[in-house]
Amino acid sequence: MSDYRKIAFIGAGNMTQSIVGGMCQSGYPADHIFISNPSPEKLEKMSAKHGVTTSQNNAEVAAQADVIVLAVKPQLMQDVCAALRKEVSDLASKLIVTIAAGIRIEKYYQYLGDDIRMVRVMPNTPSLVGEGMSGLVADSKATDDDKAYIEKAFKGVGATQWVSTEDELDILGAVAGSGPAYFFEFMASLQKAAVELGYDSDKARQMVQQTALGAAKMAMNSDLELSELRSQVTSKGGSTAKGVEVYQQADVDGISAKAVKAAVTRNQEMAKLF
Ligand SMILES: NC(=O)C1=CN([C@@H]2O[C@H](COP(=O)(O)OP(=O)(O)OC[C@H]3O[C@@H](n4cnc5c(N)ncnc54)[C@H](O)[C@@H]3O)[C@@H](O)[C@H]2O)C=CC1
Ligand SMILES: O=C(O)[C@@H]1CCC=N1
Repeated sequence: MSDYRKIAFIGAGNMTQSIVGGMCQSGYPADHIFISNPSPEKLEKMSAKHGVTTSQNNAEVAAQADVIVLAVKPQLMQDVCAALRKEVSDLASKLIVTIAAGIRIEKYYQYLGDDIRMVRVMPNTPSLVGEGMSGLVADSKATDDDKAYIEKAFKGVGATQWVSTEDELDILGAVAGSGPAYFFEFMASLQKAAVELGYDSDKARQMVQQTALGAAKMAMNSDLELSELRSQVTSKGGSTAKGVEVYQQADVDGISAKAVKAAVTRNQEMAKLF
C-alpha cells in the first residue's frame, strides 16, 4: 500500500489541528486527508488553510478513507463509534486509530466490532510544529504494513515511541501528552516572575521561550545526564545555585511525581468510565 493512505479524522479539535497542520507541512498530500466535525467553523478554517476535504458528517469522511482517526473527547467516543458502526459498512477493512486518552483497545472492539484492526496513538500538540512526541501501541490484528504506515505518518510530525502495553501508553500520555501543558505552566511562571521584578512582559516571554528551546536542544544533543547539564550551569557560590536550591526545597521531584501520577490515574479512570 502507498505511503499515503486516505486518512479521515473524526473531530477537528486542538489535537487534530496540530496533527493535520504538521502532516501537511511534512508533505502528506492534502487530497488524502478528510476531516469531520459537527460545527463548520473549524472545518472551514482547515480546508482554507490546508486544502483538506471536510464534512459535518462523520460517516461520509470515514467511508472514503483507508484509515479512520478517532479524535473526539473520550466521553463522546462510545456514541461516535456506535454511529460509525451503523453507517459505515466496511470498518474491518480499514485501520482504526484512536488518539483518545485512557480508553482501552478492548472497548473499541465492543463499540466497533471485534474484527477491527487498531492502533492507539498518544500524540501531543507540538505535532503542529513538527516536534510532537507520540506513543503507539497496536493490537494483534494490525499488520506490519499498518504499523509502518502509522509510525511514518506520526514521524512526519515529530518523534515516535512504540510501547508494549496500554498501561505504558497511560504513562507516556501523562508525561508527553500532557507535558506541553506542564512546560507552558512553568514557562508562564518564569515570565511572571521576571515581570514582577519590573521586566517587560514580551521580552520576558521571549527570554523564557528561547531558554526553554536552548535547554531542550542541548539536552537532545548531549549524552550527559540531565542532572549533569544542570550542574554545568550551576557555578559554585553563584546565582543559579541559589535559584535551584529554591526549587529543590519545594521538592520539584515530588511535585512532578505527583503530577504524573495524577494524570496516569485520570487515564485509568477514563478507561473505566468510557
Ligand atoms: N489536546 C491534547 O493535547 C491531546 C488530546 N488527546 C486526545 O485527543 C482527543 C481530542 O482532544 P482535543 O483535540 O484536545 O479536544 P477538542 O475538544 O479540542 O476537540 C474535539 C473535537 O471533536 C468535535 N466533536 C464533538 N462531537 C463530535 C462528534 N459527534 N463527531 C465528530 N466530532 C465531534 C468537537 O467539536 C471538537 O472540535 C481526546 O480524546 C484527547 O484525549 C490526546 C493527546 C493530546
Ligand atoms: O488532557 C487530556 O486528557 C489529553 C490527553 C493528553 C493531553 N490532553
